[in-house]
This record gives sequence, C-alpha cells and structure tokens, in this order.
Amino acid sequence: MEVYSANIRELCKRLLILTARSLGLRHDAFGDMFGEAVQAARMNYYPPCSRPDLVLGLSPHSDGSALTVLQQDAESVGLQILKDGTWVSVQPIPNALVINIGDTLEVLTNGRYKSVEHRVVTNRDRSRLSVVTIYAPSYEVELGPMPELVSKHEPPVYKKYTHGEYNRHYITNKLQGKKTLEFAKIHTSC
Ligand SMILES: O=C(O)CCC(=O)C(=O)O
Ligand SMILES: [Fe+2]
Repeated sequence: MEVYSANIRELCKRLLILTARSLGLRHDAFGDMFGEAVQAARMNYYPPCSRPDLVLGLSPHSDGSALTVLQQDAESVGLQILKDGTWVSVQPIPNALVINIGDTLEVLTNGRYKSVEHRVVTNRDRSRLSVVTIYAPSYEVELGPMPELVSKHEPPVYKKYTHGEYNRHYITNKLQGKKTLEFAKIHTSC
C-alpha cells in the first residue's frame, strides 16, 4: 500500500503538470499552490444485491478532490459517469486506472475542466471492490480560480475559500450530484 500510494502521488503530480501545461500555465502552477498535498485512499466493497433496480452502491456525486485515481475490479462493472444527461458505464480495462477530475480542479480552472458526476450501480450476482485515492491541496490552501484563467471576458465563476472549508462542507452534506460545488459558486443575479 505504501509503494502504491507513493506511485499514485507521483502520477497525480505529473497529471497536474500536464493539466497546467494544457491551460498555458507554468508547469508547476498547481504543484506550488497545493502545499503538502492531502492524499487519502479508501477501498469500497459493494456486495451482491438482489434488487439492483432499486439499490445504488453509491449515490451520484462529484469528488471534492482535485484528482481521484480509481482502480476498478476487473471482473465487475459498477461505475457510471453522467455524460450529456445519460449514465454511461465505465468498462474496466485490465491494469488501467480511471482518473476523475474533482470539484477542486473545476474551481481552480474556473470551470474549464469540469468535475465528473458519477455513481455506482450494484450487481445481482457479483460483488465489486474499488480502490480510490483522492489527491487535493493542503487544507489551509486558499482556493479559487487561478488568476491567469480569469479575465474581463471570463470573470471568476467561483469564490475564494480554503480547502479545509470545502472539505468540511463536503463531508457534512449528502452526496447529491454536483450540489456540494454550489458552495463555491459565485451567484450573480440580474
Ligand atoms: O467504486 C467506484 O468505482 C467509485 C467510488 C467513488 O466514486 C468514490 O469513492 O468516491
Ligand atoms: Fe467518487
């Protein structure tokens, strides 16, 4: 687990470098601001369920992280993402990791990258196991759209707050689609 976690940490750092580059930012723009990044792993076990038509394994949500790295059970399909209003199953590919963009990256990129809404469905005959690692800035880091990604034509869509504040909000609210991200949105009335 220690070696796995260390490798996932390196992977997340690299992915954030590539993300920064894709947006025309300095390559270490995210790395510099994340501080001692928060990384946490959890294992989700979904037992077989006699009524998969009635029971979800995990309610629709987006992750609060910047990135989430997911290792799926090779034998059992369960993860679905919401794409253009339709739930699409993410077929497990042997030895492949799934990377989800979380709310924090949506905020930092002022919405250029969107966090993915996802859920887990159950199976009648099979159990399923997933190993999930979240990667996020240190709790005291102030978040908000990166100044380079804000302009007169692209005003900030999200306010400033610390990752600790967002985390508290996230864990004290129900999983309900992308509702937790409302916390970060600047609501304009016109
Ligand atoms: O089990 C999965 O494939 C997804 C789990 C998940 O979305 C989560 O733990 O946040
Ligand atoms: Fe998730």
